[in-house]
Amino acid sequence: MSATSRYSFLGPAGTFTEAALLQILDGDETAERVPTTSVPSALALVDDGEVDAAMVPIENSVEGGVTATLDAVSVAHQLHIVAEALVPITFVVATREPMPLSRIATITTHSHAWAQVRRWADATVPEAEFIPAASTAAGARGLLGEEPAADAAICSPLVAEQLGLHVAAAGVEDVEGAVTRFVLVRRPGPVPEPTGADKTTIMIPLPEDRAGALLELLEHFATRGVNLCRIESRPTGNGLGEYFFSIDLEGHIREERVADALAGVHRISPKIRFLGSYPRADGKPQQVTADVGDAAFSAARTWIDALRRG
Ligand SMILES: O=C(O)C(=O)Cc1ccccc1
Repeated sequence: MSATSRYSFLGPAGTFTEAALLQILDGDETAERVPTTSVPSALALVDDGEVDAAMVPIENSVEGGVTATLDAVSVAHQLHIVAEALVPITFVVATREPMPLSRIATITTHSHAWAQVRRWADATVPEAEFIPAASTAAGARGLLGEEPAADAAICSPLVAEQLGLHVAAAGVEDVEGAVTRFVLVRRPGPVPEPTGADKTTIMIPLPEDRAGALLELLEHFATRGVNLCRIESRPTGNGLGEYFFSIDLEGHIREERVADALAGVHRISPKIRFLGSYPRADGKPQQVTADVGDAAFSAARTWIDALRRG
């Protein structure tokens, strides 16, 4: 990693977000982890220069985009993504003392976690009341102390173990194999070097009153062999009917086909925003055919330059 040394994340210790951060830090003992009580406060620390980067959840394989984060990173904060991490999500039901599931009247956890165990909860503890917590780890800690916030918490197996909680049920997630994608964001600066297995994230306001605008945008990517791996439309917040597209594509801004596609889109939507090029967490290398490789672009430019010189 770079010289970055302070990282904010949704805390306290033991959240899935911290697991994502530890993955990226890859054993770097010098890095300082700064827990916050919310995603907006983790991002604010980056804005203020208190930390070098923040780790935030961005996409869930079951529910799709974590829209609040997407909007915050791109609209409110103007940050760039420099890395991503994929964290497999599994939940346990933790209680302070062993107790039958039928006696659980209140359950606390983060809203994302609750959304991912609803079917289990409806089937097993249908009467239990959900008490929102700032994070899964904060919810688990809420069971301790003089006045426990709830009878049970939904959290990671690791947090339950670290806090010495009793595991009343394990593997309660509704969809087995769910993964959450997290991104590390920082103030705009040098773009990480291309690795051959990169992603680029952009936002494109859809040009208004232009028939076929979306098709036109997509054609810029298709004709340069640029594969899109996520596309979501989000309201701009400026009024009904105004949207931008949030897109992840395969490739790096330093690759000619990506730069050329983005330049093409810029001509029809000049407010396009670049949110970063960074290595893919799954390391899946790009499949680029020769006609859209850097060498083909360079040969084409040499040819044009020669023609212009006459
Ligand atoms: O609360 C946490 O542990 C988080 O990091 C947020 C979250 C919660 C559930 C799934 C993915 C991320």
